[in-house]
Amino acid sequence: MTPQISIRRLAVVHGRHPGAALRRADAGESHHAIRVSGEGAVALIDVDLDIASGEILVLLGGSGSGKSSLVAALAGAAPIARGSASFLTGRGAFELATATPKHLRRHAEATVAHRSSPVRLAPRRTVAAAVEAALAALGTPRRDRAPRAVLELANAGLRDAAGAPVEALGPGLRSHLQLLVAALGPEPVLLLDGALDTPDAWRDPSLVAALRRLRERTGKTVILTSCDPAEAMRVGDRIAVLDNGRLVQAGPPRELVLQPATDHVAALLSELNPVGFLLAEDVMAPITPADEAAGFAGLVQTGTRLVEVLPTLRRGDVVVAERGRLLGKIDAHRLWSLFA
Ligand SMILES: Nc1ncnc2c1ncn2[C@@H]1O[C@H](COP(=O)(O)OP(=O)(O)OP(=O)(O)O)[C@@H](O)[C@H]1O
Repeated sequence: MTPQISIRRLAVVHGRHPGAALRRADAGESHHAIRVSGEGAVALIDVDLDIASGEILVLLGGSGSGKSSLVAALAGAAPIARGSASFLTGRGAFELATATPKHLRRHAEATVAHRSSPVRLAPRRTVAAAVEAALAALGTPRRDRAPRAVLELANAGLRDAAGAPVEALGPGLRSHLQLLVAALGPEPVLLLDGALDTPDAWRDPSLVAALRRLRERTGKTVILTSCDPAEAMRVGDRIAVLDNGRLVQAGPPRELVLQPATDHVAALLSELNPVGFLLAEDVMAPITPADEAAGFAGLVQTGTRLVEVLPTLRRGDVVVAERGRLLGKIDAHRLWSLFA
């Protein structure tokens, strides 16, 4: 698969002497010491990452880890001090590191929607009028705005809220509306860096489902920032963990939990409830002759989420099968000992 976005050895330095700052970072000096010296803030260094078209990628890291700098770099809005970030477009590869200001502007208009602050919604407007206003700002002809708003609201499951004033929406519906407005443009890449103003908005499963439907419908690639591991696990097809400007691991949520690349990743994810994302085969043990004699309470196929196995597990051991072959069993006692 050819990635839509290819990032190689990317470094972003905020400051006037990026070359000198990078030389010091390469020599092993801490980013803090370099910033104090006045040569610049090394926000990202040696980042390698491929992003597929249509994937939902969460950039996960603490404050100052480099999430916003990476998003801004992809939007052509942060200075690339070294390395490359190239986009596969309809007209071939577009390299950000060597692009002229004119081409960067075109990239920002045509390829990426960079939402780096909460999507603004006039409180007195109705929900439908808010969508129409956003369409007007995108240059949609007047006669097309109302029908398009009706369609977008229906797609987003917001049809019943169309006539309500924005200020009357609860936080859940407000987040749905902000997501809809953020994604209205034609750009194939959506960068969500603080676009929703409700804290913990992504804890609502219906918002995650809305984002996935939006991705299926539009084919957009979505890159979000988060400092909450639980949120990242719920939202991302893949998670890229940043620590102090370095990419420490990128992979699907289960992979990060089951095979953390560093102690930092393991510690970051250690507080998560694994029942939500582990699969039956992740926790199975070998089947013994005694198990076979005693029988099983149920049978599940590989790929079944552990959370779906739990009700059967209350009645006894569950066998895990794949294409007619019995691979192992899950027993409740062993399961609890794994999580103890
Ligand atoms: N415009 C800027 N000028 C100077 N330093 C900056 C600038 N933007 C970011 N930095 C520095 O770059 C580093 C990475 O910041 P960045 O905002 O990318 O991290 P972040 O992970 O998004 O953090 P947060 O979650 O707090 O937004 C930090 O040390 C920050 O202070």
